[in-house]
Parts: sequence; structure tokens; C-alpha cells
Amino acid sequence: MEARMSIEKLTDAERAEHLPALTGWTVVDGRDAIAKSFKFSDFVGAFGFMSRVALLAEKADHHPEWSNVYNGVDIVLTTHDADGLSMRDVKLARAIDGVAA
Ligand SMILES: C[C@H](O)[C@H](O)[C@H]1CNC2=NC(N)=NC(=O)C2=N1
Repeated sequence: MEARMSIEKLTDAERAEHLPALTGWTVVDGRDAIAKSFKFSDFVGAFGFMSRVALLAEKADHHPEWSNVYNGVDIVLTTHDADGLSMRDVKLARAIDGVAA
């Protein structure tokens, strides 16, 4: 099988433009990835959020690394096909914030 079409990593200029504009997302130590933690009033709130994010992630064919404990959801975004951050992560982070709002 031929490799998938390559996805470009963010350039330094794109990082400087897009990453500071993402509210609450921080660059992960030792990885080219961004992370944010979300809290809800209870498990139903957290899981409802995850369900909505799952649907838009599947539609975008770009999926989060995440974990859930009761009312908390920890999300890490990176582009596995690019071995680092790409615009797909910036767009998914914006969409996730839209769902959480
Ligand atoms: C075949 C499929 O399009 C790819 O494997 C997609 C799926 N979801 C993905 N999600 C993330 N976070 N990174 C990827 O590189 C990626 N690649």
C-alpha cells in the first residue's frame, strides 16, 4: 500500500500565529502536541461533551488522545501522520472549544 498523503507540520510562523490564539491550550512538555483539561458538573456532562467531540473528530478524520475521570476530560492533540502539530490540531482545538462553550 502506498503511504497516505503527507500532512505538513506547522511552520514557526504558523505556530506563532495560531497557538497563542487557542485559549487554555498549552504545548506538552517533550512532545509536539497541545493539551487542555475540561471540567463539567458531573459524568453526564463530561460524557456528553466527549460524544459531541467524537462525532466532529470522526467527521474531520482527526482524533484526539484523551482520558476521562468522572467529570474531567483531558485532551491531547497532535497529528500522528505528521509526527507533530499541524493545522488539523489547531482546527480541532477550535472546534472542541466551540463544543465546550
Ligand atoms: C487513515 C486516517 O485518515 C488517518 O489515520 C487519520 C485518522 N485520525 C488521525 N488523528 C490524528 N490525531 N492524527 C492523525 O494523523 C490521524 N490520521
